[in-house]
Amino acid sequence: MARIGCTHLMPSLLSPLKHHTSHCQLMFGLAGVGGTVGFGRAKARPFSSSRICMSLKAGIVGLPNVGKSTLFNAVVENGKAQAANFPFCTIEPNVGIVAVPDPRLNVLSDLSKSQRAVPASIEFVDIAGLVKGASQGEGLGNKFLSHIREVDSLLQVVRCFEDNDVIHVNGKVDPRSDIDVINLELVFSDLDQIEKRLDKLKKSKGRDSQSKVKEDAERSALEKIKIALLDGKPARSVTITDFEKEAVKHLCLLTMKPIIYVANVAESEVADPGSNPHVKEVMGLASELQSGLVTVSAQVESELTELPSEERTEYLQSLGVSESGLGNLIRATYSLLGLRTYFTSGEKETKAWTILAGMTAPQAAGVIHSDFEKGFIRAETVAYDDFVAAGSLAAAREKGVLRSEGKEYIVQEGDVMLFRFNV
Ligand SMILES: Nc1ncnc2c1ncn2[C@@H]1O[C@H](COP(=O)(O)OP(=O)(O)OP(=O)(O)O)[C@@H](O)[C@H]1O
Ligand SMILES: [Mg+2]
Repeated sequence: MARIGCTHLMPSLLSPLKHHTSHCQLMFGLAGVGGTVGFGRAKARPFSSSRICMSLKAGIVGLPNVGKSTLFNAVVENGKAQAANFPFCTIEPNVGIVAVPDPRLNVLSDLSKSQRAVPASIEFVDIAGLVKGASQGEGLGNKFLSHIREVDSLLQVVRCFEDNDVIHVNGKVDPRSDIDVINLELVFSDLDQIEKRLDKLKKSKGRDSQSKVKEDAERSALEKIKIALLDGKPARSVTITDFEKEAVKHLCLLTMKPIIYVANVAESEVADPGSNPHVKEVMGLASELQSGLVTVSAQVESELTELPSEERTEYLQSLGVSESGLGNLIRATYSLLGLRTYFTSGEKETKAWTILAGMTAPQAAGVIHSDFEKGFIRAETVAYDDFVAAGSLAAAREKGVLRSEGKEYIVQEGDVMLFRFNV
């Protein structure tokens, strides 16, 4: 797809790249949940078909043979991506749905004596390895980049384990260089997109004054982003207005996507990853770039999934840790995607629903069913902590902590909700 015409930019990129990424808040609030059921005839449906689905994809990227598919198979239950010790093992992306672990779900489910508890989920995509020159067609090149364009956030697997038997495409384990290679290719690809788009905009006359205003905003944003990219900085580091952001959204710029670095360590380092100098280096880079960092051993995690549950604890203990690192990784990704959870909780089920930060009560109701949004009357809402302290919805109502919220209400993380609507 994207052909690259950025070779003239090379000299300015010879200096070491400075990475500046946007803030990726990795605070996984274990705060409140809410939950109740909707009244009416509409049946609940899984949110996979809802309009927010587009924002739920996290792409696993990195150099070839660094452990992407191994990690994917560990994260995705029944993941069947081929993982083997040779570069470019993965060509077509593997896609899998992953449940987001959330201890609040079971607390609510127990209180409500629910028959089942249904967690929120996100989608992981295991993408082919990227090498230097990919933006100009090296390796799987442009095809790989088009797969990245389709995801909403990136998990970059960075090899931190030493193992002479596992081929490293550049001959040695060097996280800084690996991170630079990937960033540079993404930067090149974005520059190519931007050049083409600016050319088009130059010729465009704008159909009416409204589209002219939009095109002007797009042009001004792209000019600013281009300057940052030429300096080796990602698009997400550039300050642009919300209107400009909206105007460039259609380009799906790769360096606009938030990123978490996943330091992949050896089995022997799981208990104390900080002692590995490569991990220290990635830690430094991640904090410099204000992006997330998760340390995990893809190998260990993938072996854990093969074991019966009683043997898992034993294996983890033998490594000197108490739990798998995947929960952290999944929650970090969820948070990075800007997602929030609200709950419904009743006898039939307690369920975690995924919404985007800032969604109103009717929009949140629409994630369950579009009828809930269309016929929205009000939402009875209680914060998770208040629900737990009261013990039930009825008790929360008696205590006066159950609020009746209208159409303008912005749903908060952990709200437990009961929607009233007309159909
Ligand atoms: N933490 C680790 N410690 C030791 N070996 C590992 C670790 N993680 C992955 N490996 C090994 O690295 C090799 C490559 O793994 P994998 O196929 O998952 O890489 P990949 O990034 O998906 O590669 P490709 O880009 O070619 O698809 C495998 O042999 C795997 O067992
Ligand atoms: Mg692979």
